[in-house]
Amino acid sequence: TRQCNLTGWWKNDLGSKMYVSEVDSQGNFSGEYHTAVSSAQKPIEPSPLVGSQHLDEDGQCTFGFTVNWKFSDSTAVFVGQCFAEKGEEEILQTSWLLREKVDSQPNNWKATRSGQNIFTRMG
Ligand SMILES: O=C(CCCC[C@@H]1SC[C@@H]2NC(=O)N[C@@H]21)Nc1ccc([N+](=O)[O-])cc1
Repeated sequence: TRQCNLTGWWKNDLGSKMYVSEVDSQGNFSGEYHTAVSSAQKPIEPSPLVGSQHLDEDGQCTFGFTVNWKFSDSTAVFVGQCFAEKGEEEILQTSWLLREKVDSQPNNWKATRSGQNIFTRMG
């Protein structure tokens, strides 16, 4: 297996795109997330992401990142693993939690959605 570096452009099964900037020596990175879907009342805008990945010697790196939506009072966190078998395209297998702001604690029960996304490299 090859070392999986997250730097670059990725697209997921929903058509969302994300750019991950360089990953520093501690495995930290930042970038931007262009979601293709939203249940917010405002138009979609690119939103910042920050995260960190393991830089394991075996290359199958686990990572996490947070997206702070600029157009919605909500936050998403993604966790996942990069699979990069020799000769095959890299994919990111992720699970996410999406938390919207609710106006009262009794509504807390309905504030978090979860799901999965698969990302592949663009271009
Ligand atoms: O709509 C939003 C902000 C955009 C979320 C995009 C999600 S992140 C997980 C999944 N993977 C993607 O690529 N895109 C989707 N926030 C929001 C707005 C309203 C409510 N709500 O419950 O009303 C909940 C969340």
